[in-house]
Amino acid sequence: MPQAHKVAFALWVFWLKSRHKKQMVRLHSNLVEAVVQSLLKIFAEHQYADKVVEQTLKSDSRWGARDRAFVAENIYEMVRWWRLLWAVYGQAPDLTAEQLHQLFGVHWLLKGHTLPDKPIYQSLSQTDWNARRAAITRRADLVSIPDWLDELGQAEIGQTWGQEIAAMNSEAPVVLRANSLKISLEKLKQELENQGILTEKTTLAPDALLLTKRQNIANSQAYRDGFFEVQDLASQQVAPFLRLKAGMTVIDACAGAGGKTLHIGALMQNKGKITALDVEPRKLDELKRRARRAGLDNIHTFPIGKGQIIQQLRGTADRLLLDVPCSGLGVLRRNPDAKWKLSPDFLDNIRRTQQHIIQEYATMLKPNGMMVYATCSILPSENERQVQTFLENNPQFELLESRRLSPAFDSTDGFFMAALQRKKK
Ligand SMILES: C[S@@+](CC[C@H](N)C(=O)[O-])C[C@H]1O[C@@H](n2cnc3c(N)ncnc32)[C@H](O)[C@@H]1O
Repeated sequence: MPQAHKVAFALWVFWLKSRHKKQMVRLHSNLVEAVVQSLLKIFAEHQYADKVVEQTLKSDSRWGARDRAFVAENIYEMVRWWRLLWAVYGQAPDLTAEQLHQLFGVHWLLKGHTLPDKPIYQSLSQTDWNARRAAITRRADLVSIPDWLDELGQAEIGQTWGQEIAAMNSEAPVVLRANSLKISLEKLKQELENQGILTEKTTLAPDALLLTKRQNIANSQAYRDGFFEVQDLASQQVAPFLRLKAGMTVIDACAGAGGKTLHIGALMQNKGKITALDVEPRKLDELKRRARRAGLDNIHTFPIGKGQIIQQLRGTADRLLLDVPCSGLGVLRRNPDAKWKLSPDFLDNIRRTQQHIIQEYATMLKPNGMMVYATCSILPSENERQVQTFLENNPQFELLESRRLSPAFDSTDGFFMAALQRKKK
């Protein structure tokens, strides 16, 4: 069996075993209906899975924590294994509620549970679904991705693509970043423990804590106090890559809602000047709210609009972060629906945007300034090759260091970061 298939198979067996003890879980039809209706929104109406899950969980205030976990977990699992489930079921996807109830039945049986004796599930009882699952051999079915993506990944990444993409089907841990401006890692760990939230330290990032059990932390006092943010281990490596010093002038040019801006602010001890830019003003509004909670008051936000701001900021930054829009192929563990929404055309466009951003925005650096180009993708065409093209066109820059991270080899999200220095004149 090729390595990728072994990894995919091992993940599947682990997933089955970890759920084996729950064999007698009772199925509540209103919860299954919520899963099916959510899948329709995601696949028929092309809505984002995280938004659909959020809305669905808000839709019934009578649901307890276990009901909510059931709904969220099953939506994500069915989105993640969508292609494999249809392959086992033996049909092309059919987006009707009736077929999705059947598909849920197959999913439930494959998880090792039994189905209630209801007419809707009757036709499923005669088939050995595990045997049908074991007979599937094509990688794109096994790791549950579209054919075009499997071909592209193989062409770009080669030998390790199978392992990379298989590992994207595991569930990502929840990682917190202690806000060093307000609290030490030790104190945060203790504070969370006092609030019933257990965490573990990791050697992979100095401010990181891993949640030992999935639970709602956004309601915790520690979160409201701005003691931590949720941020993956890979993402936590980006701001330190900028080699920041307190007092510097920093531009975060694709700041979004500010995940990395807040980290930059904490590393600079709230000293110096941070300018956060983005093309979407509503994300910057969210950034401002988060900055207030985090205790940062040196962040100024500007929407990019037609780009005049880039001109105005020419030659002003000691450090520049370009956390560019990307395919998101590195974060499929968290956003499994992205693999069904991506297309070759979208990828072509996003690569053009990335090259535009790095070429145009690099002008904001001072001579001798340093920038980091980062993506949450594992594709060389969004990463190393973009940097290479930029360096060919801009001999006044040199590459200092680059790093790739992936779920398969680093147990983090898939990320790429490259540190580039603008040479002195
Ligand atoms: C990967 S996300 C950034 C995530 C953010 N840095 C964080 O850590 O939370 C990329 C961001 O780039 C923004 N973007 C898209 N096109 C852009 C452009 N031409 N210039 C600047 N930002 C852009 C998107 O709105 C999005 O917020």
